[in-house]
Amino acid sequence: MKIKSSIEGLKASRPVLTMGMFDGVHKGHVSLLSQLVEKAKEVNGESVVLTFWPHPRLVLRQDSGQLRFLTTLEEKTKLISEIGVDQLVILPFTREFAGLSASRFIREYLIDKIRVNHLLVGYNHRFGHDGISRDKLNELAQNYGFGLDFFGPVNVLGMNPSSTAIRNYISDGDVWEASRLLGRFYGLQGRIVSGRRLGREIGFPTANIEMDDPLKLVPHDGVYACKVHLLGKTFGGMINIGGRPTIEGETGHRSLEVHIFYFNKEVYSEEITVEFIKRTRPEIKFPSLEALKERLSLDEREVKDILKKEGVI
Ligand SMILES: Cc1cc2nc3c(=O)[nH]c(=O)nc-3n(C[C@H](O)[C@H](O)[C@H](O)COP(=O)(O)O)c2cc1C
Ligand SMILES: Nc1ncnc2c1ncn2[C@@H]1O[C@H](COP(=O)(O)OP(=O)(O)O)[C@@H](O)[C@H]1O
Repeated sequence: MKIKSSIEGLKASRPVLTMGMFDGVHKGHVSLLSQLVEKAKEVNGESVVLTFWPHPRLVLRQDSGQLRFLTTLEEKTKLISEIGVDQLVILPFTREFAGLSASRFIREYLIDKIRVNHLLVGYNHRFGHDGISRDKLNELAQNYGFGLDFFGPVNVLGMNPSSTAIRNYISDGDVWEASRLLGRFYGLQGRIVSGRRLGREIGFPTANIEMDDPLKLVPHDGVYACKVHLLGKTFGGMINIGGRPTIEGETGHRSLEVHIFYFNKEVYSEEITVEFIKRTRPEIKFPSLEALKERLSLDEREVKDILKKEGVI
């Protein structure tokens, strides 16, 4: 897949185009993008995805610093490429760009620069400063002579996958339900940093994770069964997200730490990826380290059962 950050000099033969933020690249996105790839084959053209960065809601300050995302730009790019899209254009989203009307955007970008052959629009996709109605889009397509299709909504297990619905599930800790709409487990990347070195003492060493992208959504506090990718291999693990009240009292900052099963190596500063499978319990303030240790042994049994069922260990 070719990746560009501008439409200047974009060369695509008979471009079949769609646009959007595609946060999460969930099952709905995947079926839209697969249809794009099919359509491009049909007309012997190239599939082109137009996306924007940073997220419009950040640029337009429509949130209070709380907005988090399901995918980093890197993850999004990889997922879109795996579907077989020919070209990805990541346009810098600016306030000036946001001020463009839909019809000017179509004329200046899609027609003059990209020379779009066919446009595929998600059923609820809004674009342009003023938004645009289906009728108006149909009219512009006829005037300029490009093909136009509307896509979706798709139905996944009786639900309509949306980035917002998936973000809500993850924020609530329901990573299992989120994964059904995503079509894969929700993952986070980071680097292993050192902690208080208490883990080893209680028989459960943990890799403390410092996230690579601070804008990535972190699941609700609690304990989760997870899959771990480290040193080029895959492991099972149990991860805790929270302030570790047993040790830190009420003031602990939120940390992510994973105990990896059947693993015993010094791995400080290594890159690690964690995929969340299922939340097993909330974080608890135990009366002593001994009580925490006992609970961790129970957690280990419960989490290993889940990982066996999922074929991870
Ligand atoms: C699976 C798992 C569950 C945990 N659950 C809790 C918990 O419920 N409450 C708590 O205070 N700390 C919990 N912890 C965090 C431990 O307090 C922490 O791993 C231990 O203190 C080691 O810290 P260190 O990495 O800084 O040495 C949990 C850790 C893991 C790996
Ligand atoms: N099974 C394991 N799971 C996680 N980390 C492990 C494991 N075995 C060894 N380690 C190593 O031990 C370190 C964690 O030990 P711990 O006592 O919890 O110290 P820290 O407080 O620095 O995290 C990890 O960063 C990693 O290098």
